[in-house]
Amino acid sequence: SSRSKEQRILDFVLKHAVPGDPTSVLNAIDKYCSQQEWAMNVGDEKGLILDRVMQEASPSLVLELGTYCGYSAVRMARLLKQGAQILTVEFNRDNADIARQVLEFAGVKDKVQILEGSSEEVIRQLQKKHAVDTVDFIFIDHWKDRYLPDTKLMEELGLLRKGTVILADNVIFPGAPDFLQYVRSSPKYDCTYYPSHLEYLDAEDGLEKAVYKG
Ligand SMILES: Cc1cc(C(=O)N2CCN(C)CC2)sc1-c1cc(O)c2nc[nH]c(=O)c2c1
Ligand SMILES: [Mg+2]
Repeated sequence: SSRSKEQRILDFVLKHAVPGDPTSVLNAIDKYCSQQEWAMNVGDEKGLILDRVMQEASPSLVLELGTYCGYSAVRMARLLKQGAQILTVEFNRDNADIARQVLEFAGVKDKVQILEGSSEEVIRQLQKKHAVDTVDFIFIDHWKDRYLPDTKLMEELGLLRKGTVILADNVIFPGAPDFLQYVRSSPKYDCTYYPSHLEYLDAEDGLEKAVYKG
């Protein structure tokens, strides 16, 4: 059977990156997806913003919605302090399998747990099944129509604490206007917009940071 684009990205990483070197894995994926086949990784330009916002938050527990091939999970895991963990949610089984191999090759698999399933179902299970109390940092990068309902669900379940940082990709393109309107008008969040571009392209995009005020 023919190999998928995601399998071709993994093949390129295995061939051109250095085992145990997360930065070489990021560079390989960015090189392949900018020169050979576009793919929806957060990419190097928005990735730098993710790096800075995450380092400032210095989280012990990160929740990522939308793993895809594991690019942003590798990006965040390489910056985590000792003992910190990432839980990343992926709906697509094939993507989860690719991401598992990317994370293992990068040498960060012990810092990252991939949870397969819909974001709504996994979020509902975090406290009982995954022993989560509250989350320190959330990277939302899954599906534009789920940004707002999943954010409201995490509020309702008490997963956010004073200072929890939510960082959302693609708030301009493909766009999450209902999410933007909600967090920017809510007294419960302090919001900052980081303008950037769609990964590997010139189209405008950006990240929204929404800090929960408890
Ligand atoms: C799938 C897709 C297609 C886009 C696009 O307009 N183009 C790309 C292809 N080129 C060639 C034309 C222009 S943008 C985008 C996308 C980008 C993300 O970062 C995403 N992050 C999370 N979840 C998503 O569904 C997601 C989709
Ligand atoms: Mg994205």
